[in-house]
Amino acid sequence: MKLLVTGGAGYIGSVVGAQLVAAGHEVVVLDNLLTSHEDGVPDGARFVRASIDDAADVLDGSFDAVLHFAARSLVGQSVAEPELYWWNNVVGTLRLLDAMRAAGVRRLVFSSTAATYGQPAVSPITEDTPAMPINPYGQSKLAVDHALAGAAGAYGLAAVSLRYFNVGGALGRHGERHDPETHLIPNVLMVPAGRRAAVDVFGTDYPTPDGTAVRDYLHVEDLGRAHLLALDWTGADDAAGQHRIYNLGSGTGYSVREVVEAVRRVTGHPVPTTDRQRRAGDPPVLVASAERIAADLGWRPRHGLEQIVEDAWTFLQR
Ligand SMILES: NC(=O)c1ccc[n+]([C@@H]2O[C@H](COP(=O)([O-])OP(=O)(O)OC[C@H]3O[C@@H](n4cnc5c(N)ncnc54)[C@H](O)[C@@H]3O)[C@@H](O)[C@H]2O)c1
Ligand SMILES: O=c1ccn([C@@H]2O[C@H](COP(=O)(O)OP(=O)(O)O[C@H]3O[C@H](CO)[C@H](O)[C@H](O)[C@H]3O)[C@@H](O)[C@H]2O)c(=O)[nH]1
Repeated sequence: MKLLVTGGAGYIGSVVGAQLVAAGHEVVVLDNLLTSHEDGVPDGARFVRASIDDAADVLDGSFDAVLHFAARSLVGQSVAEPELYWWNNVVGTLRLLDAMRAAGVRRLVFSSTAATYGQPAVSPITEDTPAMPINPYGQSKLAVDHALAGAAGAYGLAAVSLRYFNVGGALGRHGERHDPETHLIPNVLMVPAGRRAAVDVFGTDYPTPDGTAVRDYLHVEDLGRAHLLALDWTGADDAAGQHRIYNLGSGTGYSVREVVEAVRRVTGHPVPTTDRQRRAGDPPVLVASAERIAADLGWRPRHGLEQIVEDAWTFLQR
């Protein structure tokens, strides 16, 4: 297939882009390099440096589907500067959807997020758990999920929102290298890498066993496989006019302190920590039930936390 991959120079988009090229697809990356580097574009893909706001300049009827990763995705920034998230994630995506409709491209896989659920009272979280986001990042992604449901019903779009929990790990030369880096695993690894003396632990008074926040970590390679399955589904006979939502997670939660411990085990290096206040917009616990995608598409994660940390460590040392 000929595929438009928005955000394909970024962390997750570059991994999935590489998997799509390896699977034999023709990949065009659309990315404005807002939070990434041109050398992240996967080998074998064509690169167009532009915003999703201008997707209409790129998309034409020769494309079969779009995989939409491009977004701003920092919870703390979204609390401090919410309008950035409405303009980029919501308005930008509406422009992308307009361009798809004009070009007659009717298949979409979208990067949604666990942040759409907010602070749910239940764990693990299923797709039927009410989505009540507690920060503008999650709100912007939920708004797009609703827009996709509407476009599916109205225009025959076949769309999948994949609600990622916390993504980690690397695939070959593609991994996380944000500046500034806010994600836990790469930040902890900065200590054994000799780039920081200690890692901050944001919040030690959460209602969790060790007081630190619990998250469900998923290997980016497993995440990528889910995209290929979702993309296949959008081509099914009955997919046109449907919007599906699937959680992507492992079903297991780890606290911040447990992640730090995993980094100590994998690297064999001491990792001093500094206790800090909670970060604005962070819920205490987010753990996925990914039973729906297992039942519908046969997807199951293959890698655990140890492998995620190992692969992120290998990547950082490259
Ligand atoms: N990393 C995670 O744990 C996680 C979890 C849940 C959801 N997500 C979602 O997955 C997607 C990818 O996340 P990531 O971690 O790879 O982030 P990233 O910042 O590495 O990648 C995002 C990419 O989108 C590009 N981009 C942003 N705005 C753009 C625009 N207007 N036009 C064109 N390109 C634009 C950036 O330059 C970057 O290359 C995002 O939609 C994010 O919300 C990520
Ligand atoms: O240096 C750090 C970095 C993070 N944390 C803590 O570690 C946990 C995980 O934080 P991350 O920044 O790694 O991930 P988030 O859970 O904030 O967010 C990620 O997962 C969300 C869904 O679960 C969203 O989709 C979002 O895009 C993505 O960044 C949080 O409690 C955070 O406060 C620290 O203690 N120290």
